[in-house]
Amino acid sequence: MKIFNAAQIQALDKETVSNQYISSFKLMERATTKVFEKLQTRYKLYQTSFVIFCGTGNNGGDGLTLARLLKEGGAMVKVFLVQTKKYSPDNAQNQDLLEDRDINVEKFNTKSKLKVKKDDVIVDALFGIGLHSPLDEEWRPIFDFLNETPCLERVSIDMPSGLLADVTTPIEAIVFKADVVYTFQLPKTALLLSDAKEYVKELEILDIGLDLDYIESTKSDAYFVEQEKVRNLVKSGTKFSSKDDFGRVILIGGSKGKIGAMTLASKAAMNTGSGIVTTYVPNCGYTILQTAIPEVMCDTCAGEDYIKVFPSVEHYDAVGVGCGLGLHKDTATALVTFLKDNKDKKLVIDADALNIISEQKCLDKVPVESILTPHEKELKRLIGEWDNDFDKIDKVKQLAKKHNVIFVLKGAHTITIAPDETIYFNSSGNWGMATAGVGDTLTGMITSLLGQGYTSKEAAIVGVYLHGLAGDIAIENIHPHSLVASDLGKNISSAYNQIAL
Ligand SMILES: NC(=O)C1=CN([C@@H]2O[C@H](COP(=O)(O)OP(=O)(O)OC[C@H]3O[C@@H](n4cnc5c(N)ncnc54)[C@H](OP(=O)(O)O)[C@@H]3O)[C@@H](O)[C@H]2O)[C@@H](O)CC1
Ligand SMILES: Nc1ncnc2c1ncn2[C@@H]1O[C@H](COP(=O)(O)OP(=O)(O)O)[C@@H](O)[C@H]1O
Ligand SMILES: [K+]
Repeated sequence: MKIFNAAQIQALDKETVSNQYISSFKLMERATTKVFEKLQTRYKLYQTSFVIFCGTGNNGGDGLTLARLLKEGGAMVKVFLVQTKKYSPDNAQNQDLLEDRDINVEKFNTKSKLKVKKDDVIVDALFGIGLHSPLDEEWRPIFDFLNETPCLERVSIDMPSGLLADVTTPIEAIVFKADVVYTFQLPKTALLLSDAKEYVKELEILDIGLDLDYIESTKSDAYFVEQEKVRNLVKSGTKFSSKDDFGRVILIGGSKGKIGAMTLASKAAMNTGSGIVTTYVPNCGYTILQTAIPEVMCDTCAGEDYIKVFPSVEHYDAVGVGCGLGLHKDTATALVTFLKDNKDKKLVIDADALNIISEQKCLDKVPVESILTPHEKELKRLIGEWDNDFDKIDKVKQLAKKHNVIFVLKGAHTITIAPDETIYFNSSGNWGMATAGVGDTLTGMITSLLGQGYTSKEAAIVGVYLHGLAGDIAIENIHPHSLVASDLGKNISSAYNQIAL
């Protein structure tokens, strides 16, 4: 799914109205009906009261439409509407339709006293993608009230009001803090970034039937990766496949006390489909690995507790480096030599291998088309501080292009950034995955896919999605708090099955 900026979505809105021969009023009704249907399953309408805060534009129009639909659905509804001289036409028309419906509509301004009861659901329909700049300070008392007053839940239509869709919103800006955001048709970049974590606790994208031809023909360099995209990329075996067809990979890492990271990565590589997995660890890891995973071959180096020498990787289809590697200076020296000696080998680089590359300032030695998988702290060591998430993405885009490598920025919506400046936000995964070892599993999976012949970009996109999906399947039976990295490995098979459906 493409990600559009606000201007492109507004153009899409117009194209839809023109191509589908419907009025913008009808489109608003169609969009809001989708929100209504979601609320209908989230709450028992006849037992719930909604206080809907409506702005002056079409986001406010959605709120007014929703008020009507909720009332018809049996809910108690109260509307606060921003006082102005000029409302958008669809907003005005929906105000008219609320007359004689027994719905209390109260106009308010930024100085008004608002009222919400503790069991009300607050619906925020103040500003959507029409917001052109951060909200003025005069709005602060209203938003402080909306964000702090006790209530059942906070729901935003399209955008949490105050959040700009495709450029950064300053940290101190005034923004509604939604428990759930129902956004229309396509995700907006700001909704996917961790800078918005206070404003978007849950996100749902509602298909409102906007013009598919226009979406198809409009250029975008940002994508939201969903099952369909991954289904088209996943390779399958054939009747006569042999293990050589599924790649021979080697994972290099481990140090005393961190052999588990290599166990997780190697198991994940096997479960992702590699023909042959070799694990290269210091001596102390040998028995552990051979006992833990009979399917994996284990090779060791002269070092007892940490790696002193890297192996030859000439005969491998893909190489994963870094899980549990440690930061010993001999390991660091060996890694730098390894990078120099293997300029033509695409690598998957994670964890301490990334930290060593930061320390040694040798990003320029990383072979082209390698995949680097930093979490936030590893990325900071690599590129320094950034001002905000948009700035972070820009900086990483430039690095990806300069060094011709792929970055996988791990997080809630893991972001894959390719050297051609395309960006892929992942849609799968859950907070249960924020636990040690889950990143090692990802490294094993991406290395496996690279070894199976996927391009670096494909291996990153598919690996990240499959990994998140395995996590989503795991929490069908395990509470997110109890999810551990091994649970992911166990569910890679189910993730493949689900993608194939
Ligand atoms: N995409 C689709 O297909 C569909 C989209 N739909 C809905 O339309 C929404 C977009 O509607 P929209 O364009 O009318 O803009 P909206 O967000 O209501 O805000 C406009 C108002 O805010 C004001 N304003 C702006 N910035 C401000 C600021 N900093 N401080 C103060 N005021 C500011 C602005 O004032 P002005 O710019 O005129 O000065 C204007 O009055 C979209 O999010 C979705 O909910 C669905 O109905 C149907 C399908
Ligand atoms: N809130 C979240 N939602 C979805 N995925 C998450 C969330 N938090 C963490 N993850 C995923 O879990 C993994 C954690 O990796 P990492 O931080 O490297 O862990 P470790 O180094 O301990 O293995 C990443 O793939 C990340 O995207
Ligand atoms: K809103």
